[in-house]
Amino acid sequence: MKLFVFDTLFDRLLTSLQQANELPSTDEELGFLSDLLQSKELHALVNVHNKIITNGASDKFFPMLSTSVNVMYDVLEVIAVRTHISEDCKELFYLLQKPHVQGLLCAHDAVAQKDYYPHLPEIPIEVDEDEETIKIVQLVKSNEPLGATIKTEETSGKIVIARVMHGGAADRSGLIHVGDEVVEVNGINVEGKTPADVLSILQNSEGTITFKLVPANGKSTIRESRVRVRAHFDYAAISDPYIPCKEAGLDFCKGEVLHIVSQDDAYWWQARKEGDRNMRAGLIPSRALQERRIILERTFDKDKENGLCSVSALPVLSCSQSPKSPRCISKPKTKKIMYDTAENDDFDREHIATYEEVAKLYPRPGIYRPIVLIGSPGVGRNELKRRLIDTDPEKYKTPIPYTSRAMKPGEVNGKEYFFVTREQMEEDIEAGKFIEFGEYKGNLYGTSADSVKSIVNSGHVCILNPHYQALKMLRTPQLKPYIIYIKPPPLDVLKRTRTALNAKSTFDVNSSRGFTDEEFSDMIKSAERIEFLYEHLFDEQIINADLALAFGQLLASANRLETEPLWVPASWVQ
Ligand SMILES: Nc1ncnc2c1ncn2[C@@H]1O[C@H](COP(=O)(O)OP(=O)(O)OP(=O)(O)O)[C@@H](O)[C@H]1O
Repeated sequence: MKLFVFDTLFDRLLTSLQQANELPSTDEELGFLSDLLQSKELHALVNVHNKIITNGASDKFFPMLSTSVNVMYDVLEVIAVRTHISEDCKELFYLLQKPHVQGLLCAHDAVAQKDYYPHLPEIPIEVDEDEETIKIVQLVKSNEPLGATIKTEETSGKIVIARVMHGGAADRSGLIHVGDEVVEVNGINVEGKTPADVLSILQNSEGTITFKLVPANGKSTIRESRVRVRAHFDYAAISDPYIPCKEAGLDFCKGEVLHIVSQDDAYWWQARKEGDRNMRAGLIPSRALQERRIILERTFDKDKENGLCSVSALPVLSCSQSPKSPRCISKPKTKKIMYDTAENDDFDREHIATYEEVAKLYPRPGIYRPIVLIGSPGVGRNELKRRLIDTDPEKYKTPIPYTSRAMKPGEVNGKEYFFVTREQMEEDIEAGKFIEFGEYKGNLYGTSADSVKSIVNSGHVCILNPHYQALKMLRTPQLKPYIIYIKPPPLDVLKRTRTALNAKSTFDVNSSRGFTDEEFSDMIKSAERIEFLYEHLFDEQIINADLALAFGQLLASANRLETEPLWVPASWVQ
């Protein structure tokens, strides 16, 4: 095989160019040619070309045979009746039947036979002399979407590439860029046509699609952002009337972590599901767009109450609001406390939960994230907490509450409670030192943030079940709590499971009776309200139907916290 060493040919060409004064060319043309011949890019290409040619010439890259699949079948036939002869024979017999081995041999033969699909037709090159730079791109139509959108440019009326989806067919081709003008599709001039016309040309075409494009000015580099977010709403592109291209949409559910690969467009981000092996990105509404929709929806909801809106204008958003649950009435246990702030909890939902930027937090030996159990009164948080502590009381600790009440005979300061004066406690509450506090029978009770910190700092796992209002103070970068929502099962299951285990009502002062039907219903209503207000802060949800199962899930989560990296707000790991 003859190898062309282009570098030396270039040198000769360059030398002769310098002597080419008699050629009927302008200085500009000669200059252009000379620059081209000396350009780094061209030399790099030539290097690649030379390497391929040199390697191609080497024997080691030639296949020994191109029909290995046939050989495999022959071998299988021969040894099928001889597997008893030796273990090796048997092993080979099974090995050759494995789909992966057969697939490998198949691929080998296809490469050996140079049986590459698809076979692209010759590119038609009919470019006018005075035509500007044109690129002709051929793509093979498949089930996969093209991964690009087009639009009519407002000023010029030209059809241009509006968006290229990360990892999609157009992006992978490396040939189609945002801003490229579409001149022809499959030989059909698209001048004066609408994007819908172009779409129908594409839909009706078969085999290959040929685009004639005028490249956009300047290079558009697609660099993937590293941002990950947790979605706080469900999204289905099919029911979104505003998405530029429904097929390009990415559906997701509340709680899923998304990798935002591009935020270039103010309204439509490109994203992939974290861990999804499908490399193609999809369109999702940007934070700004989603916030706008929520505001619109809230306005709509208010108007709807006044009979002002028609349903067809409503953007879809799922959230459920339950009637305000009755305030928690105290019983003579310090954990039952009335919250002065409880009336204000609508405030929390004012914060528009769309996406939260997250990052992975790796477990650190000896520093454990506090486990916070949130749920409606009576749902079983104490029971679950108690069971977890029982598994290893040296490891799991719960903060000792403070009280302003007088110490009773037999009580020890720092055992059941820390006993402090009312003045001291009021001062500390005022200074924001308590994550929760309340008053019962004229005495103050509360849990201080410092007690949580000291459990964490002493290398123990802090487990606590505060009132949901405490979340605001607990969810800080310093404490990094893992928040588990304990959810009641549906009413019939709730009643059945509690009756079966003879559960005691936490609304009864003496804990001497079971829950009433009304208390069960209140538990569910209260749960709905907690979900509405705080769902976006939960790391996990455990449905407390069967107690043993729910506890098993809690124990597994506690173990996972110590061993696995988990998603947390990005600001916690910076
Ligand atoms: N899954 C379950 N099945 C049956 N009984 C349960 C279950 N979970 C908890 N219980 C029982 O329900 C009662 C109330 O549970 P617990 O005291 O843990 O509620 P709580 O959520 O801590 O309530 P509060 O917040 O009002 O103190 C207890 O008797 C407990 O044993």
